[in-house]
Amino acid sequence: MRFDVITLFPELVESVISSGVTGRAAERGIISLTQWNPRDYATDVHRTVDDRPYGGGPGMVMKGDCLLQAIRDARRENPGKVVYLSPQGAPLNQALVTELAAAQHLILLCGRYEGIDERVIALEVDMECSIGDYVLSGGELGAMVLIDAVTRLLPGTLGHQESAAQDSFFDGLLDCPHYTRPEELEGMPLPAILKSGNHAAIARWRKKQALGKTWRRRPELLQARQLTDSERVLLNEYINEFES
Ligand SMILES: CN(C)c1ccccc1CNc1ccc(C(N)=O)cn1
Repeated sequence: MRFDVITLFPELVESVISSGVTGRAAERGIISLTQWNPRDYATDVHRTVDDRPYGGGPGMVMKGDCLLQAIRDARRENPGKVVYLSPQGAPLNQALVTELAAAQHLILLCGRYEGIDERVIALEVDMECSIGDYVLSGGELGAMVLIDAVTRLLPGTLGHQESAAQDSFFDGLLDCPHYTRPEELEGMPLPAILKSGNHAAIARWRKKQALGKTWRRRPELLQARQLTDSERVLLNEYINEFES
């Protein structure tokens, strides 16, 4: 997948492919990252990319002219959707990440200051996404989150083990607890089931823990995800133990 990012801080976004799983995916050619800096399109001597808001008010707004030129240059090489990272966007959840991973190309638009001229959104933005209900200094961190989450779903990014772990994790539930050596850590024991070697019982225990944790911490996720009969049995077992 080709990512084109429109940003005033390309060095910030670059770091998402400089290490780890996403860095490896870039080395393997599974993803590519091209950056377009609106400041390169500014023609005045001060290379201005922002200006005061019409109607008054604090802060500055990113000017539309440089942004539009950068987006259109990116579109020439990347026919993908233009995704604008903003607090006003659709929540970026695993479902949306999965949908975005099906695209071959994405153009990510990162705002700074108080945002961008609304007419850029009307003219060139296909989708607005938010990584959460909080205000950041720019859209770059959102772009990096999106690149990471989408890249993990692309074939070849995760090895077999890692992708199996990824699959077991989400599927709409919170993760089960994880343990590794030493068996006893600062007097804290290991749940005995995990040393039983009974893989069916271990899988059942893990699913029960995932269901129980989701029930305790994020009950709304359980509403969204219909439980199978066997999951319902497990959750009821957990609740009975939890409340006993
Ligand atoms: C400066 N602001 C507030 C702004 C306003 C409008 C657009 C972009 C920005 C850049 N900041 C962002 C971007 C995304 C998110 C998010 N939740 O995905 C949070 N903040």
